[in-house]
Amino acid sequence: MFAQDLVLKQRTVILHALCSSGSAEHLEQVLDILLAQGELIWEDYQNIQVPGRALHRNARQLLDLVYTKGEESCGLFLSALKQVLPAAQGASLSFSGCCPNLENKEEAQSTSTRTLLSQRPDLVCQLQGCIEGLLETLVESNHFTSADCDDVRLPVHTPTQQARRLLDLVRSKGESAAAVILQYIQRTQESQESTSPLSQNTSTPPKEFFKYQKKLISSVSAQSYFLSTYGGTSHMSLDDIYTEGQLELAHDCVDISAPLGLEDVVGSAGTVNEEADTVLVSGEAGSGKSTLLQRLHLLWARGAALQDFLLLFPFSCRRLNSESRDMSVQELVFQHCCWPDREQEEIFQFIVDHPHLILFTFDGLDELKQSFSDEHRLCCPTQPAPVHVLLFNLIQGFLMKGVRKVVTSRPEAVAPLLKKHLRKEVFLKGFSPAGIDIFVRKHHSDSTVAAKVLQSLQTNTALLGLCHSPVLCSIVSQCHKELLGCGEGSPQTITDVYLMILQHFLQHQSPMKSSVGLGWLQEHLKTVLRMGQLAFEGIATSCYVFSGADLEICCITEKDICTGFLMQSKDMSSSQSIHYEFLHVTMQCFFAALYIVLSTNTDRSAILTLFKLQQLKETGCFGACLPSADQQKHAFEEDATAEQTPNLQITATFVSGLLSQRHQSLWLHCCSSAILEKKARQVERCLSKGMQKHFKSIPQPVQGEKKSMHAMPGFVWLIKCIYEMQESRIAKDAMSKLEVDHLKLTYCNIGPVECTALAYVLQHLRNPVGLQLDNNSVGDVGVEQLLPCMDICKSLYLRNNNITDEGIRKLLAKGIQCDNFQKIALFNNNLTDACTQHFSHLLRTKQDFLSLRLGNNNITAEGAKQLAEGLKNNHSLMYLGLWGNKIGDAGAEALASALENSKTLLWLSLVGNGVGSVGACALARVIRNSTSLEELWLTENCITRAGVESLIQALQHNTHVKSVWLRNNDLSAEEVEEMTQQESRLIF
Ligand SMILES: Nc1ncnc2c1ncn2[C@@H]1O[C@H](COP(=O)(O)OP(=O)(O)OP(=O)(O)O)[C@@H](O)[C@H]1O
Repeated sequence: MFAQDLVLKQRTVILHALCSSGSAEHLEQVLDILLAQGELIWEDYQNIQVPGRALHRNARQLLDLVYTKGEESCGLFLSALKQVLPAAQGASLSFSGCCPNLENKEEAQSTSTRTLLSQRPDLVCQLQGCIEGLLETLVESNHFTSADCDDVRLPVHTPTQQARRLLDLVRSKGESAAAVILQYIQRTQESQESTSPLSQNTSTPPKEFFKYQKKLISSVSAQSYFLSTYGGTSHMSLDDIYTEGQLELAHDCVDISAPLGLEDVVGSAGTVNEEADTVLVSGEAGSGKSTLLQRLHLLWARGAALQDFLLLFPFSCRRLNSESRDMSVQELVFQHCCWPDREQEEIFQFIVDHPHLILFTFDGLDELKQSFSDEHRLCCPTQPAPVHVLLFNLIQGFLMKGVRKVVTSRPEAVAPLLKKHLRKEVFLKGFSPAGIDIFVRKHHSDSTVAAKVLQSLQTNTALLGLCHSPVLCSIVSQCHKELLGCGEGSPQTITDVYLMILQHFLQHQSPMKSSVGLGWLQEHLKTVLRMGQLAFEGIATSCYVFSGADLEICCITEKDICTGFLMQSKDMSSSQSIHYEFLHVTMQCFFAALYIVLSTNTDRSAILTLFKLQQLKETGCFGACLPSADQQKHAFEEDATAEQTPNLQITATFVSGLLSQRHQSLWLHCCSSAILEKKARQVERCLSKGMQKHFKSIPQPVQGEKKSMHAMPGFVWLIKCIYEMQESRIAKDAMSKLEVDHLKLTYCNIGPVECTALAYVLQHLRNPVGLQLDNNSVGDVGVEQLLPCMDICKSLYLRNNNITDEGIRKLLAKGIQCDNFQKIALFNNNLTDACTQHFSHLLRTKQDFLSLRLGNNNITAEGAKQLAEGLKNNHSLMYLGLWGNKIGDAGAEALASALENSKTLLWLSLVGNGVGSVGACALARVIRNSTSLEELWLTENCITRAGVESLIQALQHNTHVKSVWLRNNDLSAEEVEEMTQQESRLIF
């Protein structure tokens, strides 16, 4: 067929391919190429790219234009389209054979303006990293005004759009402006070459090295350009949608106060073992680990990050699973990442000789079928071994010592054995509240829609909590129509969100006959069951990549694939046949759960074994396992290792949610309600038994101590399952038997979602508890989620949880009304003076409040004065901790005035507050007058002799005080000696 005919006949398909992602990037790239070839002239371009006009209309304008220009134009257009679209999409357009050679039609002219045009596609890529520098240069050379710069920098522009806008403006400024750009780029390239890691290198790389590097860069760049899991059938460029996630170092690091950036993942911050080469990025399902790696890959390929590494080799553990042959590291690198066309031996030797210039990334260690072990040692990079043995030896540094490796994994799946080989560990904690905002705005080019979505999230904080998980945030954004249309019944649980996307995709399949009410599921039941079977069998055997044969076994049809839940696997080696994966592994878990709930093929024990497996995990044994058919059962027995258990847990959570009473009406015509009832009761029993088991494991308290329970990892999961069921009867039943005084959930990855579930369940406790949530990621949204269980909290420990003044405002507004609430500890959060008025109000209002600890925040003298106002009228507080703030002498003065007549205060800590001798003299009044104080902590406060002397004098009038801590103040050794003699209660 001729190209012109094709453009006409496939018009709809082409339009869909260009516009379905909602991003203008594809269209703009095609325009770049046609401009560079001289096929479009500047006026054509301006007629097509009309600012503010809908993307579809711009695309139609282009199609009309190339069609009227004729056969050659259409050929060039189709060829450009093929270059721009991802391989799979390009192939589906089937227009091979009608694309002419891509040669510039116009005679090359040597003017700079012409060069800018002919190299436009490359320049758009190159300029992204240096827009700011270029703008400065153009302003300095008087080619650009500040208004021009603002125009380029407009926040609505993506980085590629900024580059294009800059090129467009330069064109309008004439030849000398274009020359400035070209000189700038040349200078940048020269300076990059001179600072390149290679220039500091000893041996020269083989001749073919740079060709190989170029090939690798282009392949990594192509692989990472699109976020292909996005929206199933459509693609979105990573540039358009990437939003920074929250990164935290696993080990507290004193030199890092600013938030971690992407490059810090590989950088030196937080290094705990200089000798180790492996960095672990851990994060929950859907927290964005793969996307983070993808971003790093893209930035490296573009020359915008990690430029100390000459070669970057990305590996996916999911794909390594399918490698059954033994192979050497050399084969692994070349066959799985990029094949050198010549001089393979020399290139590999260069890699081996220069390990510090090489970076390996391994995504999804949790998906590898084998658990980490250090049994088989291997040192030779050319010696063949099973792939997992290579991987474990690479991680430990026995193989390719010095090559930096970044590995991602779910936290539950990280074997303790592996931890000792880590250079450092970084946690990826999903989106911050600001991140959610940015993501939603990036997702919706229409700002009114974005605003509506964000507003609806503000009115449903449970859903807002879920959106901290990027995968859920992306689903919620994608289903905005369903979300905005569902009024009261808006989603509360993870299952609700996945049901929303199920409905969204299925109804988009047949929009015309879209069933009203609940019939949509019944209409697509067969598809759901077929996909469910594939998912279920995959989860049972840790299989996440499916061949055409796997699909056939489950009778999956073309139409099923078109629903958008399955996508073609990205694969570096093009020789393999097409494989499929679910959009995201959590989606596979959801389909597996649908299958367990709806299929009549799973036997009665499927649910029991799914839940029992979790309990086996708790006790550390993985024996008998899951589903109905013998073959599946066998698979589970073989493969139910700790690494795959997180996905079984997620599946079980979905099963709980799907069997909740609220969703029973959905299944009405799909399944017998008696069977569903039975399954729901089974889940209930499993959850109840699981809880009992936990409670039984609580040791009896030693005499005089409170009964305390430290939650085991499965506790949070059980609570989340109960929350998914949304039946307070079940929550009540589970909690009625728990008798503890203190519930400890430190370092348990508790974020807003877990807080919602905790509060839902804990509010049913019979007796008040202390709730210790130190070192989690509760944040302000999590704090808000905890409010329903505040009535049952005697004390709340929230150390190191990213809480700000706003969270405190909401927490205390509720806390004041709660009779049981008496203690709070908030060290290491982001609190400032703005929160102290709320504490002041709490102290004034609650005359039974006992303990307030606000250490290591940003409270100054102003905040201390506010607190003092509350303390003046309080007659109950026993413990006040403000260490590591900045209250200074004025703050100490204010607190001393408020506390000097206290009859309850036992313990006061002002460590590290710069109170000085003036502050110490003021605090001496508290010692002199208080009838209750026992311990005063004034370590690290720049106190001199004068200050200590006034404390000594005050102590002469007080027999209650047991110790005054004065370490690390401004005193000489002789002074310390002398004063210890005078007063033995001073501790230096
Ligand atoms: N930084 C980000 N910016 C924009 N979207 C993101 C980001 N991170 C994740 N997403 C969205 O969330 C989805 C899931 O993310 P991703 O696959 O990276 O998570 P993961 O932590 O690797 O999950 P798993 O452990 O289950 O493999 C992505 O497909 C994307 O839609």
